[in-house]
Amino acid sequence: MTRPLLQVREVSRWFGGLRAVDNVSFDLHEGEILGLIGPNGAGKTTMFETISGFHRPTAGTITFDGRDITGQPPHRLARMGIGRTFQIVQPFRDVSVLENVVAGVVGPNKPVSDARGQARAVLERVKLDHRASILARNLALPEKKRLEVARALATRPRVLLLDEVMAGLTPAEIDEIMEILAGLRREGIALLIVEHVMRAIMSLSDRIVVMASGRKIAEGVPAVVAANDKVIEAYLGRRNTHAPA
Ligand SMILES: Nc1ncnc2c1ncn2[C@@H]1O[C@H](COP(=O)(O)OP(=O)(O)OP(=O)(O)O)[C@@H](O)[C@H]1O
Repeated sequence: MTRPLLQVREVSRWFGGLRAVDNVSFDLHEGEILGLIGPNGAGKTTMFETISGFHRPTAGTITFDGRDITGQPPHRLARMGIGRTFQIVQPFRDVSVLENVVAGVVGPNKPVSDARGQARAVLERVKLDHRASILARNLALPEKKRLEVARALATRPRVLLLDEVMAGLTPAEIDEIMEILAGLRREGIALLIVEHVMRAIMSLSDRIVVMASGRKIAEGVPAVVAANDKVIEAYLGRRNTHAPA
């Protein structure tokens, strides 16, 4: 296998005495989908925020394309090729869907010729081109989720971090977004997905990392992880409703 695009090495993030992320390591390769799962409070969001630069790790290193990016701020990481979505969808509500994506294509101090054409191409990839001219606030939830992915894609990421983009969607809407994410993998984008929708994560992910109480408790292909005793115990022990099927 090629050198990992993203390497997380012995990363910890503590809040006072609470070890929200405790000595976690994993790799993400080009064109790979890695699922990050675990019961509520496992540390998934904290790990995600640490990789995307919103939290500084208490210890450990994060490398992107062979370069140490530990502690870099989000805007610099975005410019390097690490894109992310937000759990709470937050488009500019009062501008059009297209202009929302144009803002990502252009970015601060980044003039781009034909930004609108590029934004349209991004909207096609998330099957939202037919909604380009309406105000973002008028989109239905599944469309808002796809716009969130489009805004992240507009920055031309090589790694895309997706935070619960399937939450609140119907099974049919989940199928649709799964198809879009599989398409991004075919383009060679590496995806790190934090998600509670087990059906989706199990069928989409090439590999899965499982966290519980801040630690990595398992890693591997979906079928192996789902049968792992520690994983089953971590979910059942917390009476979590999102256990792997
Ligand atoms: N900013 C913060 N300050 C203090 N504690 C925090 C902070 N953010 C998270 N925590 C704590 O860190 C632990 C891990 O939380 P985190 O949100 O990362 O888990 P999670 O796996 O994403 O959970 P969920 O699936 O419920 O979103 C929890 O005990 C949480 O209360």
